[in-house]
Amino acid sequence: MNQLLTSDSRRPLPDLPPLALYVHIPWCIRKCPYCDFNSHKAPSSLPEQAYVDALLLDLKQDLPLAAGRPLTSIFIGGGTPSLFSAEALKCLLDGIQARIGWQPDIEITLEANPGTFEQDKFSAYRELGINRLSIGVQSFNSQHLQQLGRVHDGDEALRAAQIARQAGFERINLDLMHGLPDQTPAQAMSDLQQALELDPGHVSWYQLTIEPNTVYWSKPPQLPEDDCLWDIQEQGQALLASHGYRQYEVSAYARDGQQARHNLNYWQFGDFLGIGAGAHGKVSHADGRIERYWKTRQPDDYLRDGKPKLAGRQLLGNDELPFEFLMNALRLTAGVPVGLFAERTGLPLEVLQQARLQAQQRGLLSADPQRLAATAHGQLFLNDLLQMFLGTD
Ligand SMILES: C[S@@+](CC[C@H](N)C(=O)[O-])C[C@H]1O[C@@H](n2cnc3c(N)ncnc32)[C@H](O)[C@@H]1O
Ligand SMILES: C[S@@+](CC[C@H](N)C(=O)[O-])C[C@H]1O[C@@H](n2cnc3c(N)ncnc32)[C@H](O)[C@@H]1O
Ligand code: SF4
Repeated sequence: MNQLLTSDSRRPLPDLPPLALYVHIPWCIRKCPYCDFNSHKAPSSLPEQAYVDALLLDLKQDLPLAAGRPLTSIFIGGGTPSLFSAEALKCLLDGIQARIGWQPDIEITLEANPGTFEQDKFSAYRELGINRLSIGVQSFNSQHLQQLGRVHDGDEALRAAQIARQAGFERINLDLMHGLPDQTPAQAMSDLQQALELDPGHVSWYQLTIEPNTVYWSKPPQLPEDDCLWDIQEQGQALLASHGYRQYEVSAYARDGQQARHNLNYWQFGDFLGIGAGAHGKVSHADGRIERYWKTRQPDDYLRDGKPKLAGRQLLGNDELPFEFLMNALRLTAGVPVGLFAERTGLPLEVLQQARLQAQQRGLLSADPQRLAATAHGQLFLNDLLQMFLGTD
């Protein structure tokens, strides 16, 4: 692992993949008990300008990695980026555009929490060129929202989606979670139904997971039984499909033309720069080297003048690449064309051959010679399927 040399089997990459940019804003009003993302309770006065300055310095330091390529998407995530004023985000976007080109049809997503404080800013965000809003609804059930430690209620979530539309957002994603403490299938369907009534183009429907280093990990809530989770999953998929939302990834459902470009680029093993506290990036070099890197996690450290923002980097070895590629690609319901493997990793498809055959024989991987895709059964056992490709090189 962590090989620093490329071996003979790796070819240079003549066509570098699309390049995206992830920007991390690490603060929230308060920390939710289930959340293990790099988010911290916001100080009473947010150091907006200092943070934007740090982000732009961070980007400047990353520029050699971009090798002059234009950005295809920007995702401003968190934490809660909608805590930031439109002025601060304007300064950020202007600064990004001055340092790195972007494609005319770039997708720019901002994650927003549905509180009233944020809704007032939606119009101004749209005017800045932000053209996709991802709203963290989670549930419309006030009791569940309270249990999840959320600061908004169901009505605010409804209003947020309406205001986003009035502000001119044509690409709206609603994040919802299911499998909530003591949730029944009927309650989960009611959440989905209410989301669908708002007619978003995209729905991310995540099953609640209990992550280490969270309050829920140390004090686990009563989660629904496996049978119940299964019913929720089946009913939810059917409901989304009947409303014209096509599942294209484990948790992502979209109307035609509304798939998230930024996330698709991750799943297709594209490149992305990552700026901001704890952000990570992945870039390919023309000589075939592919590296991952990550930034200082603690906001105070990240903000400290003169301190490098980069916390670590690692070249991906030939033994890691098949797993890394498939860990992303097999999340996609339709998988990817076989040719993408060599195009993105520089490795010949033959390195997958043995594991691919075995996975096909076990019914986990599609037998289609043109695609690398999990079968419906394989989607349910994605971890087992991926394990079969560990150490292939
Ligand atoms: C990192 S959060 C940022 C968005 C925003 N701060 C919010 O919470 O509304 C992105 C999404 O991840 C999902 N998420 C976070 N923790 C999760 C968990 N433990 N299990 C499942 N989904 C989770 C939530 O749906 C959330 O909207
Ligand atoms: C869980 S996803 C939610 C996406 C949303 N469902 C959508 O369709 O737009 C987004 C979260 O993943 C995390 N994330 C994504 N890309 C990242 C990166 N490059 N570095 C660090 N965190 C990242 C951030 O916490 C971000 O809030
Ligand atoms: S608001 Fe979002 S990012 Fe912040 S703690 Fe809650 S789930 Fe995590």
